[in-house]
Amino acid sequence: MAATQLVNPDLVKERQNAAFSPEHLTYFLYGGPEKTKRKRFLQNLVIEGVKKLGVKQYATVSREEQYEQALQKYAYLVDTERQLGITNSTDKALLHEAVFPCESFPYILQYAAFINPFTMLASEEQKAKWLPLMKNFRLVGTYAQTEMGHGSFLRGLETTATYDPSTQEFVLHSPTISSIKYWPAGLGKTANACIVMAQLITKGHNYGMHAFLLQIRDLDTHQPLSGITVGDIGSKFGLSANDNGFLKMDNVRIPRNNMLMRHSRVLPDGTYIEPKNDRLMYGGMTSIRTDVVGVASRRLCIAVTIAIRYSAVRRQSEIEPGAGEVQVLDFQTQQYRLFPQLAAAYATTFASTTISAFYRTVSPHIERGDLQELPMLHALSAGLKAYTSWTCADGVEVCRLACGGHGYSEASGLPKAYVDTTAACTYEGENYVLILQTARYLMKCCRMLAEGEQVPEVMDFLRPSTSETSRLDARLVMGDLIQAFAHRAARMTRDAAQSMQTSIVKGENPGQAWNSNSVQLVAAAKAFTELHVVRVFAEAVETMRGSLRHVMESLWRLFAVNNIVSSLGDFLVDGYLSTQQVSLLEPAQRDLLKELRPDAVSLVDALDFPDGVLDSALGRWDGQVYEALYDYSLRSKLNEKQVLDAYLKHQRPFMESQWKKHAASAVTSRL
Ligand SMILES: CCCCCCCCCCCCCCCCCCCCCC(=O)SCCNC(=O)CCNC(=O)[C@H](O)C(C)(C)COP(=O)(O)OP(=O)(O)OC[C@H]1O[C@@H](n2cnc3c(N)ncnc32)[C@H](O)[C@@H]1OP(=O)(O)O
Ligand SMILES: Cc1cc2nc3c(=O)[nH]c(=O)nc-3n(C[C@H](O)[C@H](O)[C@H](O)COP(=O)(O)OP(=O)(O)OC[C@H]3O[C@@H](n4cnc5c(N)ncnc54)[C@H](O)[C@@H]3O)c2cc1C
Repeated sequence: MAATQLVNPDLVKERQNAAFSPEHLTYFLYGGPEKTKRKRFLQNLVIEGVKKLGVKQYATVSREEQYEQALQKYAYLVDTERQLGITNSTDKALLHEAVFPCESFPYILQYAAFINPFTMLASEEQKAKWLPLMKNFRLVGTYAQTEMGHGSFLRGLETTATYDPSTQEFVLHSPTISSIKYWPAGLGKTANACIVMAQLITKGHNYGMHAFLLQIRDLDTHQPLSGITVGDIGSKFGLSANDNGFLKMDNVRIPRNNMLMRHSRVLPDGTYIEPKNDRLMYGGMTSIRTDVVGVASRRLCIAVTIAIRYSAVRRQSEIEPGAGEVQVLDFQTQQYRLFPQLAAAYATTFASTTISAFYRTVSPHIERGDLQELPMLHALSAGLKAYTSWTCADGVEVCRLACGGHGYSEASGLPKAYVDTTAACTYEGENYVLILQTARYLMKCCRMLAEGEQVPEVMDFLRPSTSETSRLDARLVMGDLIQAFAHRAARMTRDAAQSMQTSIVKGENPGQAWNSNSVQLVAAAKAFTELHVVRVFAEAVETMRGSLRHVMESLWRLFAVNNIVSSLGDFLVDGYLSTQQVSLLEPAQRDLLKELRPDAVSLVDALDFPDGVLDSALGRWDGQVYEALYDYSLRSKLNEKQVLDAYLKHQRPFMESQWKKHAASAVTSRL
């Protein structure tokens, strides 16, 4: 930040009072001083670059303008990446974040869900032929899986790809209105190709969902090709700059070789060759789910930065009558709302780092055909995607409400962050549907343990424990807190397995038993995922030292205690925690709020978001919030003219009709 920048004195004081060095925490988060320096260089470079493009602030323009600006900004981004020779995914993610702060953009799936699943599902020859076209944007694509009638239940997809051996082509067809592809990002106006997921039919047999590469628009005129009806689905709750689209295929013929044939194949005569494992078809979704953990967590980090900085600047009301107005961050209720979000922001950040690392470790094994770790990766990525998007969407909304009236203004940046984060609860697998996949894995592990089989190390918590009561005391030892989460997850998983068994004994079939116990199964899977998050956060903290370790341990404790307090029943029901132990928790929570108060601003500063990424009048580093808010309002489109045409067209005639009707006082232009 510029040393000469005029900074709000309350923020100056907050920064002087911190007990730790936020810079050290920033280094920890971004991989050291050099990488932090690079992060800052890259983000500041493109923030300045975007300013020069002359684009207007997101919140002040229409949907059509947002779309157009997003195309303009993306072209600039790719140009910059090429000029700088950037190829690694961290640098790319940082640049994206700075150019599209909490904003979607039409090409969002080009890599995440076009090139990546293509790479996983295509044969070597197919990759050689098409990847260069994709990487050079000759083909702009998306992932067209969801249909109007089916999103979660993929076996229910209706789009067909029927093989015609006489021409060696597949015929892609949308047989019903409910089979129209609906929602794919960038499909409406931007993509000229897509991966279509369709039921593969050959020799009269349906082999289930498979992936096909389909060109939908002419590569030069961009007009839809024959048999293709395609368009934008219309305005949504958010993600306005994205043209989520619909696609209807009317007996569209594509060459046999457009079926992605790495795992399964159709020979020229129509013979079907099976994949080693039909779950490999779902690989693309697993990859995005791990990314979504990161996306959601970054949104909460942004929201909490905005809300805590603003709460340090905002003065309202007195605590002691006559002693002057206080920073709203001094109210215990404000700390009680915001500090758990701060803790969750860090917890989900570490969860994101570890699931990405796990994905990177496991995917080469899967590539080689070793599928041993696939079930664990699926269970963990599905659970974390659900847990993190829920936690972060709820957390962003808490931050928004904690900013009072100004949190309701788009100028705060918080509505934009919220609509973006809550979308992640639905896309890439509706959260309940996904967390039930985690539960399915838990049930499987219970069965394996009962049969004396080995389970992965992370599932060891399911082994019967010797201790049925907790050792937790006023010191809140980390190990005791973690043990409480482990005990809860194990108990809830075993209870859910037992309930399933009881349902089956009562005569329910496995599907009915699953449904009758699904609320319990979801709770168990959430408990397991929370245990995982608590653990990875603790592991990160344990590598820290000195004052940083001290403050981060307190933040970790707040995360742990807050989560226990908010689902106390889970810990009390079998007597694992005694009422005496529970009585320690709420006072401890209040003490932690007090302890963290002096470090709160520095803890959000350490997240190191430049103002360009926060895009918020309230969260600015310099705390000059009122100037920024006023400036934002002056730029409102409604203020472009003093008297709007709408006044002459509707307001004045309406007012005249009213005063004439009631034969009111003489017409006057001034009171
Ligand atoms: C410093 C850094 C700073 C920056 C950091 C920032 C970093 C990031 C920056 C990067 C930017 C990126 C931006 C991204 C933005 C995204 C945009 C939006 C994209 C939205 C795209 C979409 O929205 S796209 C559509 C997604 N639509 C679904 O998601 C459907 C859900 N629905 C199903 O997914 C199936 O329908 C469902 C339920 C499994 C049942 O499927 P089913 O009926 O076949 O399955 P069953 O339940 O019977 O299960 C049968 C057996 O399959 C097993 N299994 C199932 N799935 C498996 C799997 N994936 N892998 C392995 N195994 C799997 C299961 O575990 C069973 O195994 P077993 O039998 O052994 O128990
Ligand atoms: C912003 C956004 C972007 C998207 N982008 C894409 C994209 O690029 N490509 C693409 O193909 N799709 C995309 N989608 C679609 C998205 O993947 C689906 O909406 C999502 O998978 C949920 O499916 P659904 O809409 O059919 O919900 P439904 O399955 O109809 O869900 C409705 C309700 O039923 C419940 N339910 C359904 N099945 C079960 C079950 N088995 N057990 C318990 N409860 C169940 C759900 O929990 C939910 O509460 C996008 C969606 C959004 C909102």
